[in-house]
Amino acid sequence: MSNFSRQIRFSSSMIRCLQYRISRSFTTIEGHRPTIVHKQGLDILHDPWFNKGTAFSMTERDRLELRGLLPPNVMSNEQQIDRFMADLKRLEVNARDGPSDTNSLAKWRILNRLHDRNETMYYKVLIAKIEEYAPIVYTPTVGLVCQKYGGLFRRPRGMYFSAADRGEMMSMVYNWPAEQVDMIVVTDGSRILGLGDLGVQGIGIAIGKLDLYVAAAGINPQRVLPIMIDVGTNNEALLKDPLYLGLQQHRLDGEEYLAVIDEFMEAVFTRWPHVIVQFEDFQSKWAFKLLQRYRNSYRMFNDDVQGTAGVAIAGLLGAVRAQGKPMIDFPKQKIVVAGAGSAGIGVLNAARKTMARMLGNNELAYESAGSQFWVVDANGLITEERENIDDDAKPFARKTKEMGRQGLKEGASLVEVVREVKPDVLLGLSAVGGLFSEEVLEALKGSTSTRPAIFAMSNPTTNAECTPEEAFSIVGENVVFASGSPFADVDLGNGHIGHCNQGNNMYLFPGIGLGTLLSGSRIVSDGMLQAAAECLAGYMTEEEVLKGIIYPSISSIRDITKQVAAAVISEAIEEDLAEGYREMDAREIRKLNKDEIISYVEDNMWSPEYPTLIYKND
Ligand SMILES: NC(=O)C1=CN([C@@H]2O[C@H](COP(=O)(O)OP(=O)(O)OC[C@H]3O[C@@H](n4cnc5c(N)ncnc54)[C@H](O)[C@@H]3O)[C@@H](O)[C@H]2O)C=CC1
Ligand SMILES: CC(=O)C(=O)O
Ligand SMILES: [Mg+2]
Repeated sequence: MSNFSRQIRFSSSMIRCLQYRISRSFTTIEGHRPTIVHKQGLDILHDPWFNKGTAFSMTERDRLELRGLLPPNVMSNEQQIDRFMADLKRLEVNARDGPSDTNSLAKWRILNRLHDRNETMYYKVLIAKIEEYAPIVYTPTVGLVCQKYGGLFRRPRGMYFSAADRGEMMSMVYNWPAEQVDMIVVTDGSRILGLGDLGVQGIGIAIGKLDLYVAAAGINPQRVLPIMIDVGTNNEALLKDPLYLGLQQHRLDGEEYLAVIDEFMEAVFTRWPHVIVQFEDFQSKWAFKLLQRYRNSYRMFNDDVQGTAGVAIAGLLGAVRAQGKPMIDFPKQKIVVAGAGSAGIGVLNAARKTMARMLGNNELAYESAGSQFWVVDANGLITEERENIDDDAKPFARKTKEMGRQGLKEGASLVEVVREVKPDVLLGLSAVGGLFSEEVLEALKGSTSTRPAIFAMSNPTTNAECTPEEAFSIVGENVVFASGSPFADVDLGNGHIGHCNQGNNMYLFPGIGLGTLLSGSRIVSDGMLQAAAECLAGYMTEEEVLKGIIYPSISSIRDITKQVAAAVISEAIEEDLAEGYREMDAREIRKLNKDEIISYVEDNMWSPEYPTLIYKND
């Protein structure tokens, strides 16, 4: 694609998203099809995929031999939810699990029990109250859940492949009951949010991400599969814990590690050739290597590297617009990034490419874009003088010569860098809570921007580089603020609100997965990821960004995901990658216009409605 057409497409895909947002509402047909089941009686009541609990009608109770197994009053779905919510609200007041976050953990337990009993109702509650419960099933509470997983574990969910299963994975994969799996989220537990190596307990993050796939993307919950690959742990506390559920050995490394992941990939793609595998929370050391190893041969992507990058780009472009400038001014922004791990480097690469595209998409543009970034890691500012510099960070090392001019040197502290650079944007993906200290934020007051932006993107809440209160009170009421985990908006007095945006990859990964699935593309291309990011960037109206609202509310996540999926499909078609999905074959999908693509996405989004169940004995 030429630079010119890329530029045009850049803005037209944003406008498209905005138009869809205004003009469409969604309907779905998935829920109206009857479902054939091969079990009856108690077996149905104990199966969360089919169970409707007290909502089974009398005719269904007869048909499925449920008469007498349930209390006689047939409840509507609304009554069921009212009863559940009354219980949830009462228990959350009484439950006390420990000194911190007692209510959120209690809520997670109650929701998890519902998930075990009746999946349809679970997702109905989650979708209806996504703003309230995303922070429970996802960040921040999911972090606490992973930390305490040993004690919380009751019924298994998902699959576990371990280093002890080498040579067996190809047959093990057939132990999963679903014939079709659309989406796998896999982790090796080595870097769960910003909480480090949690070993086998990291399965919680795969479960949480897939909850969003169902709630936001409408992936059928019977076709999602959370997976934990247990190659050991280097967490000494877990290695010593007699109650730890995983392998008590140090992590495999090198070729041994790769052999396990290779075997896993071969096994899942053999059984489900069309599945999409999202890699989640792999330590940076392996995140990039595995992405390079698999991305051209399997339908996979790394959410921390690629999903985060897209969300950050959308937010960075929003921050430019919030200054009252056109997006094309993005290449002039000075950006300080704290953190050079999988997430930080992913964002840096994508931001540099986006700037380069805007500057003409040639080598010179790419070089020049590189000079807009200053990267600080645990050892301070990264320059050419850094010894044993990581290959992925190398392209962002500052040149020694110009550092002298700027009064900075190798290893300069974050506060020194902010003081000298006077950046437009300070972005944290360091996993260090409070890194944007008072001193750093004071230094940011010297920013040359009329409206500096602070992205405290590390998770969970305690790892946020600063809070919105700190940002607004120290740097000024005019700042644009985003955090990885949710915070409440800040009341600035006199009717002014300091908006706290949630800059989290949850706004993109569900749409990337859904769009890839429905396009039938064999890979997740850079263009598809770029289209997703552009769509999110274009989702916000001018009025919103000028108020400092650069990301949408989570309450519209289902709509955003639909738009993002449509943008991904359009790009897959444009790149000639779309092979179609189910009855929509490669030829048909290419004929779809923009509105038809949106309808196609809508029609394939699962909604939590009880289907009519028909019993068949075979
Ligand atoms: N908001 C979002 O959507 C996402 C947020 N994240 C968060 O980003 C964080 C980092 O994730 P990864 O990059 O995978 O982790 P990582 O462990 O690979 O990287 C952390 C980086 O921070 C640097 N660092 C450590 N101490 C520092 C300090 N004092 N000053 C400056 N830099 C310092 C390290 O040197 C390293 O480069 C995690 O908290 C994670 O939850 C990750 C993905 C998405
Ligand atoms: C949000 C996310 O993927 C992370 O913090 O790792
Ligand atoms: Mg992650």
